Amino acid sequence: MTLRYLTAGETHGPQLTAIIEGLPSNLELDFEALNFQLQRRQKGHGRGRRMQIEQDTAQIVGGVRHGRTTGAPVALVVANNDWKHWTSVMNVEPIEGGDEAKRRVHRPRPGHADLNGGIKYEQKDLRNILERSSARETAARVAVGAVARQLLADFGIRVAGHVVSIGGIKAPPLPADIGVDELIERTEASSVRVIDAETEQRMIELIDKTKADGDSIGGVVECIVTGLPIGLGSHVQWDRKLDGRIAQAVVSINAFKGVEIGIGFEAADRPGSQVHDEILYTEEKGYHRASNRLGGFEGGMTNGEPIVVRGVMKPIPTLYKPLKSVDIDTREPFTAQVERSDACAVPAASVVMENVVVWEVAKAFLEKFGGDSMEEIRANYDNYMKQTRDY
Ligand SMILES: Cc1cc2nc3c(=O)[nH]c(=O)nc-3n(C[C@H](O)[C@H](O)[C@H](O)COP(=O)(O)O)c2cc1C
Ligand SMILES: C=C(O[C@@H]1CC(C(=O)O)=C[C@@H](OP(=O)(O)O)[C@H]1O)C(=O)O
Repeated sequence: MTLRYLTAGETHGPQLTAIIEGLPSNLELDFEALNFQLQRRQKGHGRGRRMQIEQDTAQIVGGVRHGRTTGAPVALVVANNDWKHWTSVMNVEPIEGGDEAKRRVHRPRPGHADLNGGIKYEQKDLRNILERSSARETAARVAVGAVARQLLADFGIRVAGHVVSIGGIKAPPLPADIGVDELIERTEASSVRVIDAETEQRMIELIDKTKADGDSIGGVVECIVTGLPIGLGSHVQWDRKLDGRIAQAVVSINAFKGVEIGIGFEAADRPGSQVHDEILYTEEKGYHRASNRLGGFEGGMTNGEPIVVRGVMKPIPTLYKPLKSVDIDTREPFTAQVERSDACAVPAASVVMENVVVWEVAKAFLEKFGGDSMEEIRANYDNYMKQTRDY
């Protein structure tokens, strides 16, 4: 069974809902760890007032008994606290009043889904588009990823993320010997998810200035996955290449416009001798690499080195000093509608990226070691790890 999920729910509706299918039975879920991922996503300097209203927690409403999965689809919901302020606007029942009462949106924001969605779905209230295109949906994706993260943790696979740059301010490269635990601890203590205090201060100042100017900024985030076996994903078919699937998942995050694996675009400027990672063998480590410039992938398969993925997030589209737009009622030029908004959500987006990447890894992991229970997967995994050692 392929691991898959769907999400539903509007940003100002009652809740987000996710259904995960294909999880094995007997996966012990740590609910606190799951909610911790949701709380991480809410943090970060530069977010708007909405994050003070929400206190995201996931409620599991299917597929789990006494803390363990049963093999049935896992259903989870994340409630929207803000719903109480939007109940009449969002209700499925007709409401009294005109555009004002319905908070109808008719001046599409450049950079958001408003105009394309309105035309495509024949909606004259662009709220019917923005409610679902909002990155609120990423709370559901993080909850889903947090489940996948727990499955992988049982096999020693760990994930960490950090912010590489915001608005052109670049964090210094990570120390070569920094481990996943130290990276997690140090980024957790930072309001912009960098480990360097001076960079953090400069980023905070830039975010504050940008916000005061009614503008927004983006940045680059990086995610690292360690403890991987060789051979997740496959070279034999385009849609089985795990690096390709990860790229798709990253670019599917709201506002992400690009992805790099390993040294990424820099590979274009270097000779092959400074790109490919030499192969070594020792009794202790087995086959491994002298460097990890290719970010853990060759032939769409993991090579046992950490996966290193970067994603670029464009600036937030909703601007307090809005750009030019056209009113869909009159077709006259107007400035775009101003909705409450974040000025910078790059730190939060790094948490989203970790969780969507980990999901893709878990999916490939189950394709490789597939079984209906954790016990069956463990036996397949142990057998393959022996095969790898003996190779
Ligand atoms: C964590 C996060 C928070 C976001 N917050 C906002 C926001 O407050 N206002 C906004 O206009 N866009 C925000 N975005 C970006 C929009 O959701 C996104 O630009 C929009 O859905 C259009 O999709 P596209 O940019 O991928 O083309 C956020 C994105 C992320 C990942
Ligand atoms: C709700 C979240 O992010 C939202 C993403 C978002 C957008 O347009 O993408 C717009 C804002 O929504 P609102 O207008 O309700 O403040 C953000 O707060 C969240 O991350 O949980």
